[in-house]
Amino acid sequence: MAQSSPLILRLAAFSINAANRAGKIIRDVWSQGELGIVDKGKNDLQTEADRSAQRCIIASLSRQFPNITIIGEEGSTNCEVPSDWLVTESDESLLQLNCPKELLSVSEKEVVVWVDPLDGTSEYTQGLLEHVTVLVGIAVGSKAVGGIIHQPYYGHASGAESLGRTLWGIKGIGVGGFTPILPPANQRIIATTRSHSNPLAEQAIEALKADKVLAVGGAGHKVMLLMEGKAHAYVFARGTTKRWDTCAPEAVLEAMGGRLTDMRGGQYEYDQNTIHENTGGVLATAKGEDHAWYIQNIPENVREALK
Ligand SMILES: Nc1ncnc2c1ncn2[C@@H]1O[C@H](COP(=O)(O)O)[C@@H](O)[C@H]1OP(=O)(O)O
Ligand SMILES: [Mg+2]
Ligand SMILES: [Mg+2]
Ligand SMILES: [Mg+2]
Repeated sequence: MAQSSPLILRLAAFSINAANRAGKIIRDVWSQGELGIVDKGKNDLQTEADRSAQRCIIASLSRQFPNITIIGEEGSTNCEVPSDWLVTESDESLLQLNCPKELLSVSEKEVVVWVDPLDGTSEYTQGLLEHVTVLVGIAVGSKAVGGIIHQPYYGHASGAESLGRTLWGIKGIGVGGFTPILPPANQRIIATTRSHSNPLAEQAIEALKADKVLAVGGAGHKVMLLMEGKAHAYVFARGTTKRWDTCAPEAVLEAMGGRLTDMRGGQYEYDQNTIHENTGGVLATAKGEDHAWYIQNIPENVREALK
């Protein structure tokens, strides 16, 4: 790895390969057919794929970057992993990018990496494989600055021979791995949960009078819909996502001009001492300038409930 590249670029370049490796583990667990499902709470599933993908990512990242803080959804994990899960190479194409001045001299101690090894677990267990993503979010101080979103089953529905793709974004640099498309003007398409709704979350969606509501799984997947012009906003008026669900999606979306905040427009903090729950819900827009409209049109009782 080019040691001369700034840490943020080396970390993003390495995380792309780590997320790709985790995606292969997710496909392998699925095709072997033993999902090993555990319910961690209420409708809060974990499978062997979540556990193994997290071990792969954390073991690989912590060997390469021993002084960064890594927080993964599936708790502290045993870092002894099969040798073929250990990633050692990076996606070299990122190392040549121009790093913005404010990120040039970031040190490992300032970095927190938020890992969601498998986002969309509920959908994964039901075979809705295109809703699944692997999320690696990079925070400096309290800000989400970089994100990797790997979609292990991209191409599955169209019968593609080789599955998977990896999207990345770094604030101040831009995005890669896909072609950003703005959603159609004069329409309002809203993406929301398909497996974790409640009456308040439904009330928020109804109040926004969408032309179309897409109820799909995964925070990573919904933000991808915004980035590819398939939805204008992602609205989830419930405090049950966590920082690892939003760190990578926020960074990638904002690197291309979108926004992701709580339902009142407040930015989440991603430093190592922050709480994990996104208690204020999730509001993301493909065009950041639309954000204020959504905040204004979300009923006051919904915004109050999510303080
Ligand atoms: N009530 C909940 N319990 C557990 N996880 C949740 C809950 N609500 C949201 N999440 C997490 O946020 C993601 C986005 O929510 P949704 O898919 O409902 O829109 C889910 O895929 C899940 O992440 P994960 O699958 O990584 O556990
Ligand atoms: Mg989970
Ligand atoms: Mg998740
Ligand atoms: Mg997860």
